[in-house]
Amino acid sequence: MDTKTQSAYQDELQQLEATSQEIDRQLALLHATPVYYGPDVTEQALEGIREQARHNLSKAVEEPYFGRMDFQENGTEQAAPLYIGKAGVEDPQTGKLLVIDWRAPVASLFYSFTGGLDPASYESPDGIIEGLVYLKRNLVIRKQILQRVVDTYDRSQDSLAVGDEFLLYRLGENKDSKLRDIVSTIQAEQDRIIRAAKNTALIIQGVAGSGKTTVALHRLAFLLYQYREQIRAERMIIFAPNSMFLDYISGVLPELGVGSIQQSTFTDWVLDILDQEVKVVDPSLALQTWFATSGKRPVIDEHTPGRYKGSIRFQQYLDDCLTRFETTYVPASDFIPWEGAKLPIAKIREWFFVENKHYPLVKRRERVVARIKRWMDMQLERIWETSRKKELKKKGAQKLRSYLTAWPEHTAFSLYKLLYSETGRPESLPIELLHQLPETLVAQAAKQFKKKEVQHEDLAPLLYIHSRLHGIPSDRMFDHVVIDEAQDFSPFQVAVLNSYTRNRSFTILGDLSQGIHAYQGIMDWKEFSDLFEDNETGYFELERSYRSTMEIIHFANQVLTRGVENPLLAVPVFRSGDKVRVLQTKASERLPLMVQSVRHLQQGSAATIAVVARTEKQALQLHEALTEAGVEANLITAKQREYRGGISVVPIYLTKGLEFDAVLLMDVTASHYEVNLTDAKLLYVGCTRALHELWLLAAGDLSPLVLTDDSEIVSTESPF
Ligand SMILES: Nc1ncnc2c1ncn2[C@@H]1O[C@H](COP(=O)(O)OP(=O)(O)OP(=O)(O)O)[C@@H](O)[C@H]1O
Repeated sequence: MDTKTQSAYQDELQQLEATSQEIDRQLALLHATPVYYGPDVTEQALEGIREQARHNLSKAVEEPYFGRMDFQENGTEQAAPLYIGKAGVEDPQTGKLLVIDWRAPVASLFYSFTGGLDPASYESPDGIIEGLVYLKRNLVIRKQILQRVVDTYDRSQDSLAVGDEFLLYRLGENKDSKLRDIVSTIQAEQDRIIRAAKNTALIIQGVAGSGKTTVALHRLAFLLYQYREQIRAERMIIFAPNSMFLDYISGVLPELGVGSIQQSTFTDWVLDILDQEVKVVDPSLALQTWFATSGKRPVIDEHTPGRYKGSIRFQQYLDDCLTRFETTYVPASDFIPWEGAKLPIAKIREWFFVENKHYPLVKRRERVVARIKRWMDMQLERIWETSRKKELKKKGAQKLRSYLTAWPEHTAFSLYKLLYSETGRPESLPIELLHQLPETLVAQAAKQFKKKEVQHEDLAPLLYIHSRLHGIPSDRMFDHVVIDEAQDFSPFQVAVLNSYTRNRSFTILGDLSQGIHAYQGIMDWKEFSDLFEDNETGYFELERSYRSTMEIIHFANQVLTRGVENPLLAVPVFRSGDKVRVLQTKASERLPLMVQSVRHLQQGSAATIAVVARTEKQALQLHEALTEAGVEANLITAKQREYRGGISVVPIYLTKGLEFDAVLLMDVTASHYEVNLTDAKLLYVGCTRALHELWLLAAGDLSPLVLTDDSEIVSTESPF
C-alpha cells in the first residue's frame, strides 16, 4: 500500500468507527424503547417509524455505506464528503446525514458522474444543484470491518475519468445461487433507467448480461423511496418467466430493504384472478414441441397459436364478439310472473342498457335481476289475500327461474368456449364469426376446452373477457408493473396488463436477440410501444454486458452474427478471462468427457456450473450419467420451482435469465445447432450464461455457428 492509500485507509477507519458508534447508540436507544401494542393511532404510527428505523439500522450497522463522494456545491466554501449506503442514517442532534440513502437525489451524482473537471449536477426537489466533484471512492465493509478502499476518481490525479477497477473487482467474483444487488457499482446508463419517472411505460432493450433484471429490481426500490406517498409495495409486481427464476431473484429486494412486492408468473397471476377455473396444459409439452431440433419444429407464422392469440387483432376480434354478445344478452320477451302481471321487455332493456350501462356485464345482470325481484314484491304487495299471495309468490319465483335460463350467467371460460363452439351460439354471434378463426385453433380448442384445459396463449384472452364481465376492482390495480424477459410476452398480454395498471407505470425489459420463444413473443419493441401514446413511453438501450468475460462475449456475438441479420451485439466491459474452450470427441467419449470436464471445472474456482443440453430428454440422460459417475447435480426441468446453485443440468431453453460461473454446452454439433435464427439465438443464450468459463463439447461435426479460427478467444486444446 502506498502512503496515500494508507492514509486514505486510516481516514476511512476513523470515519467508520465514528459512524458505527453512532448507529450502535441509536439502535440501543430504539431497543430500549418498549414496543407499542396499544390502540392509539398516533402511537401506532410512531411505532411503525421506529420499527422501520430498527430494521434499517440493524442492516446499516454491518455495512453502513459503500461509497464516498466529495462534492462542493456552488456557493459553499469547501467540498463535503457524502457517504452513500443502502439506508440513510441521520444524526438526530444536528439533523446532518451521516449516511445518504443511495436512492436520494444527491446520491445520483455518485452514479452519473463519469469524470472530468467540468461541474457536475443533480436534480433535487428544489431544482438543479451544481458543483464540483473532488473524489469518488468505493469502500468494501463487511461486518463492520473495512476491507477495501478504491478511489475511482480523484480530481488531483492525472487520470480524470472514473475508473472501472472497482467494477471489475466485483464482476470477477464468483456467484452463489441467487442474484445480488449492485448498489455500489450501478453504472450511469443503468442509473438513468432506475431513476426514470414513474408514469411512463419504459421499454428497455438490453443485451445479455447488461443488468436488466437487476436494474428492474433496483428501480422498484427507487420508486418506493421516491414516491412513498403515492405507491405501495404490495401494489407493485414483477412478472418473470417461471417460478425458478423468481426464486433466483428473490434475494435482491429484501437486500435493498424492500419486501412485500408481488412476484409472479403471468400464468399464476391470471389463474388466481380466474379463481383457478381452468388448468394450463403442462408447459413442458409446448417447450418440447417448439425446441425440438430443427426439422422437427413447426413453422412459425401469423397463424401460430401464440402469435395469433397474442395479437391485438385477436383482442379486437374478442372485443367485437363481446359487444355483439351484449346486445342480445337480455332475454327477448316480457316477464310475466303470473296472469295479470307483466314487466315489459322494454323496461328490462332500459334497466339493463340505460340505467346500469356503466356497470360490467355480470354486475349489470345482477342488478337487473334484483330489480325484477323488487318489482315482483311490489306487485305482490297489492294482493291482500294471504294464501293467494303465497301461491303467486311461489309461481313468480318459478317463472323467474325459467326466465333466467334464457339469460345464463357466464364466466370468462364459458363465454370463451362459446366463441369456439359450433352449437349453442346466441344469434348475436353468427357462425361466420367462428369461421374467421384459423381452423387449427378451433380444432385444438374443441379438444382441450372439454377438459377445462387451456394453453398459455389463452390466458390473456380469458383475462380480457373476465375484466369485461366483472370489471377490475381497485384492489387489483397495480401502482407499477415490471415485465422481465418481455420479448416473450405478446402485445395482447401487455394490453390487458395495462388495464390493471395505474398511469401505464411499466418497466418492460428484454432482449430481442434472446427471443427464443418466437412462437408467442414479439419481433420488434414497436409491437409494445404502439400500445401507448408517444408521450407515454420511453425507450432505453443497454449495450454493455457485465456478466461475462470479453472472450465469452466476443464468441457469443460471433454465434449470433452467423444466424441473425443485423443483430444487437453486446459490448463487454474490459474483463479478460480464459479462452472459450471447444472440445471435439468421438460419440463413445461424449459422456466420459463431460464428467471429466465438470470435475475439472469444479476443482477450479467455479462455484456454480451448468451442463447445458439441447433438449429435455438429453438433459435427463446427462444428469443420469453424472449421477452414475458420483457427481451430484440438480436436474432443472420446466416444472422446477427452486434454483439451488451448485451443478445444474438444464435444457438450453431453460437457462434464460440465469447465470453460472462456468457453462459446459453439450452437443454443439451441426445437427443440434443449425444456421438459422432460432438455433443461433438459443446458442447465444446458452453462451451468455457464463460469467468466467465457457466450454463447448461436440461428438461429431461442430455446428457452423461456432466454427472459428480466432485463436485470441478460442482454444481447441484439451486441458487433460
Ligand atoms: N453495474 C453493475 N455492477 C456489478 N454487476 C453488475 C452490474 N450490472 C450488472 N451486473 C451483473 O451482471 C450480471 C447480469 O445481470 P442481469 O442478470 O441483471 O442481466 P440481464 O440483462 O437481465 O441478463 P440476461 O438478459 O442475459 O438474463 C449479474 O451478475 C449482475 O449482478
